[in-house]
Amino acid sequence: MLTIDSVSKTFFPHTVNERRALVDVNLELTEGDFVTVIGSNGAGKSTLLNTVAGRIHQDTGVVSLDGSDVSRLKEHQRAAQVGRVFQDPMAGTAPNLSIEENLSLADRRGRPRGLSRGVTKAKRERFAEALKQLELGLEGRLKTKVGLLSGGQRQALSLLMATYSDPRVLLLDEHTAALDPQRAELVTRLTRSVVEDKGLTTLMVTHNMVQALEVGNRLIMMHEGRIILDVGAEQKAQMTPQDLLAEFGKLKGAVVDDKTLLQ
Ligand SMILES: Nc1ncnc2c1ncn2[C@@H]1O[C@H](COP(=O)(O)OP(=O)(O)OP(=O)(O)O)[C@@H](O)[C@H]1O
Repeated sequence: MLTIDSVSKTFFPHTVNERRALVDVNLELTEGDFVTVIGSNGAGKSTLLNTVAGRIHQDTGVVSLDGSDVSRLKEHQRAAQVGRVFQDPMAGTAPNLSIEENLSLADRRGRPRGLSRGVTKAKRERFAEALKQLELGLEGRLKTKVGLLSGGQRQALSLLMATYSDPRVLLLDEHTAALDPQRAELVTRLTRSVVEDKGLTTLMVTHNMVQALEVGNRLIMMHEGRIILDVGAEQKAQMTPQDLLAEFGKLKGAVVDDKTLLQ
């Protein structure tokens, strides 16, 4: 369903700053796969997500969605197929627009321009219904400017917006990392439920080893631009965070984030 075939990306090639961010990466996700992605600093995790989203174009290799090569499509051309939530709660929403205006943008994502911008009564009801699932009381605050929401509320809304139009692939880039533990737990719970309800094919980058093991049906570990470990649901269920840290320990030159070690 999502196929990453021999994808490589080098930043600043042939200079002193050369960085091989992805080295001949192969990854195939089947419909409904929920893959957690871990790795040392600079391993290539964000670059991998960026090549799927079209924010970065790989030097060689092919990214395909549902069998069609999307490698040449720009980010906005993949927007209807790819939903994304970033670490920064400010990144996924427009602070000066109200909750309903933000959801209206999510609703129109990937559709032709020129459609009515107005929020009809029917739409408003659908938005309120969707917001109810977040259990944050936002369904009663449709006219509130998003900039007034807390980080956790904004991130929950970002998740709702990224998944509102049923993307083919959902990309989560450390989307709970900037939240306090309670809010992170809430957003993780919402993530599991929306991914399950909609059967979304998902790639989730995390530094949290516990989260990486508890969430999803598959886990990959990256190091120096390569996927060096790929475990399925059964094996993942047997693993502990210590096992993952031991895997990191085997890697030469792996710099593991403090956040990872603290989990
Ligand atoms: N836009 C860019 N320009 C230049 N170099 C980049 C760019 N994006 C990433 N890199 C480099 O590519 C390598 C992989 O970076 P990437 O951000 O994908 O790693 P990561 O696994 O997401 O790391 P982290 O966990 O630290 O966020 C690093 O050496 C990084 O410095």
